[in-house]
Amino acid sequence: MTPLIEARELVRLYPGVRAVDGISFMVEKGQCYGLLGPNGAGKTTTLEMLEGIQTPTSGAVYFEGQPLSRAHAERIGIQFQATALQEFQTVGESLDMFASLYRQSADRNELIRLCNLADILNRDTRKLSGGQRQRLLLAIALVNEPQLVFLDEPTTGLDPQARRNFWGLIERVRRLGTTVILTTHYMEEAERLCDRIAIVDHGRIIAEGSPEALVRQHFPARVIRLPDTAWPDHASLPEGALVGNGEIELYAEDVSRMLAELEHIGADLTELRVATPNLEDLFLKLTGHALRT
Ligand SMILES: Nc1ncnc2c1ncn2[C@@H]1O[C@H](COP(=O)(O)OP(=O)(O)OP(=O)(O)O)[C@@H](O)[C@H]1O
Repeated sequence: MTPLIEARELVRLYPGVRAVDGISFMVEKGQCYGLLGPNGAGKTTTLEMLEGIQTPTSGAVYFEGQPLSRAHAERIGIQFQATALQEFQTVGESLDMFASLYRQSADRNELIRLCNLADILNRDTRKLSGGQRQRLLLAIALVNEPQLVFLDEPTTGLDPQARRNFWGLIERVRRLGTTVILTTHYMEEAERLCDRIAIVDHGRIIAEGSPEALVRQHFPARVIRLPDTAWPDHASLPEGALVGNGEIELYAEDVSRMLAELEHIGADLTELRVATPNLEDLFLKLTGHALRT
C-alpha cells in the first residue's frame, strides 16, 4: 500500500547547524505517528518540511507517492506551536475566518462538538486558558477537513488534566479516520497516542517502531524487586541477581515463570514489584541522556 506521506532522506542545514540530518519514514493512512525527542532534536524542522513550509536542503517528501506540491495544502491541517490568533475576535469568529480561507470546510457544528468549543464560542481568544486555546487551534487545523493533521507539541505547557483531555480529543479525531503526525517530548503522550514513533536525536532517527515493540526489543527482561527478607534462607540467588539497599533485584524475560519459581522456593511475594521500562528508559539507553534536557 502506498503510504499517505513519506519522508525520504530529509536534510535541512542552517548556518552551522545540521537541524535534520537524513530522516526517512513513512506514515500509513489512519495512523498516528509521533516524532519524539528533546528540545532542538529537529522535530519541528522535520514537520515543517512534511507540511511544505520549509524546503529540504536535500531529500524529498512524497504525498500518496507524488512529490509534495501546493495542491496538497488543501488536504493537510496544521496546528502550530503558537498560531497568532487574530486580536479582538471570539472563538466562533476565529473559526469562521479560517473556514473562509478554504474551498471546502468542515461542518461548523460538528467541529464545535468535536473540539468541545460550545461553551467558549463567544469568548475573546485572548481570554482562553491553555487547554481552551489548544482546542481552538486544533479546530482551526481541522477546519478544511484534512486527511492528515500535524500537531507540533500540542500539549506542551498544559496541566496534566488539560493534557489528558486533549489526548481524548486526538483519539476522537483519529476515530474519524484522520491521519495524525505529532511531535512531543512527553513519552507518556507518545505511548498513549501513537501507533508508531520515531525517536529523534541530533537530527537523526535513532529508533523507530511501535512504542511497545521498541521497549520490548531493547529491554527484553523485566525487573522484579522484593525485600531481601522475603528470600528464603535455604535458596541460592539466581545468576545476575543484585542485592543492595535491603532489596533483591532479579531480571526475567518470562515474568510468569519467574513468579512460579519464586513461589516454588517459598519466597514471600507480598511486597514484590515488577518494573516495566518505558520510552524514557529507552531514550536514556539509546542516547545516554534523558529525554527532557
Ligand atoms: N530558522 C533557524 N535558523 C537557524 N537554526 C535553526 C532554525 N530553526 C531551527 N534551528 C536549529 O535547528 C535545530 C533543530 O530545531 P527544531 O526546532 O527543529 O528542534 P525541535 O526538536 O523541534 O525542538 P523543540 O522541541 O524545541 O521545538 C536546533 O539546533 C535549532 O536551534
